[in-house]
Amino acid sequence: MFRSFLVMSDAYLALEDGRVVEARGRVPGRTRGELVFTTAYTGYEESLTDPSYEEQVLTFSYPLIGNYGVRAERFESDRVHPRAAVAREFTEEVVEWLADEGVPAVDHLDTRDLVTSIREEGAMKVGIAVGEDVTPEDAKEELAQCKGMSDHVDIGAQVTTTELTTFEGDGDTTVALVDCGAKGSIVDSLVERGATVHVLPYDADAEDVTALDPDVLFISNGPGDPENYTATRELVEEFAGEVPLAGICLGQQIVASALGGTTEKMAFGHRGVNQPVRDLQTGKVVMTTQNHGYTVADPGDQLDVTQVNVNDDTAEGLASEELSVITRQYHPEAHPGPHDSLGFFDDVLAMAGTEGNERKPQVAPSD
Ligand SMILES: NC(=O)CC[C@H](N)C(=O)O
Repeated sequence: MFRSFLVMSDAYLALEDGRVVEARGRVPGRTRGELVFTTAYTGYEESLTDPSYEEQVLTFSYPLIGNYGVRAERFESDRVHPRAAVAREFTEEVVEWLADEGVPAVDHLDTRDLVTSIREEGAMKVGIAVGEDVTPEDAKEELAQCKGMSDHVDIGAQVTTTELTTFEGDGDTTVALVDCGAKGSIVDSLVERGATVHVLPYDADAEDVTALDPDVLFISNGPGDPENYTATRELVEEFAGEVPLAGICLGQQIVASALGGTTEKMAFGHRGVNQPVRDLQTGKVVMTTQNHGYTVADPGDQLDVTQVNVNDDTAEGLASEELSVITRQYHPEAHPGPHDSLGFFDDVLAMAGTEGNERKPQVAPSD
């Protein structure tokens, strides 16, 4: 439904490469962040509420965003995380949602050109100014104040739970999930399989974890540079070999970094729902959901690469049989995206060695 308070306004995006792009303002405000793009054609509610997009400006390469509405049950967290949203065309419903959330939005610009620039020049800083009287200078001022992703040294504090929260499952496995910005679907995927999940702050210490006596220590996804998560890395160092370890996305990067590996920033990262991943043991390729800008460059001596990205050979899965570790760079929990790799959660619970964790068929849960 058209709401007349949504006055169209001017919008400027000042890019790190020196260009200023004009757009139609949909939600006013001034902001800045790392300009990234996702190729996902559905799942805008899930993407916009994924905490891993904190401090980024999310461009949708799919041209029409919002065509099946906005429903809170599809949210992955309790707020929108990107600093701003960019698309060729947003529907009124998405604009109203972003306005309620105070997140600037722009459309009616050539997003193909923007995506091509990011692919050629890499993820870049952007300053954005949206409003009735804004000028290109306002956007440039925002750009001048924009920090690089790795300079957000305590970004985990912006997205983590501040207190221990427990989600009860009806099985025997206890998971300690370190919340570096966890998507709700990770918790759901574990609880649906019977696990009781204790969600801990990102800076939890060894005592906090020991008090829960978990069967698995699970490191979540989250925003920013994995090297900045010092406390979380220390937890992994402390418990490796003592408690089975799992990780998703940032979680994989932190686990690798803690166990002697290295991470690095990619040129423009992987963001979308059709990234092909090959399992090195079975040779099978599955389509996966991804959202990351860093990657594990070297897994170190203790971890094996078990899965790779078909497009660029980057590490998509790591494991250590000896230490009981399995991690994924992609998002097995989907939301958005394909459910082909939900079996990861069965593997994690099987690794815990507790009773009643039979492998479940990898079918889409009914909504
Ligand atoms: N989804 C995530 O966990 C993202 C991980 C990390 N912040 C990256 O960009 O690589």
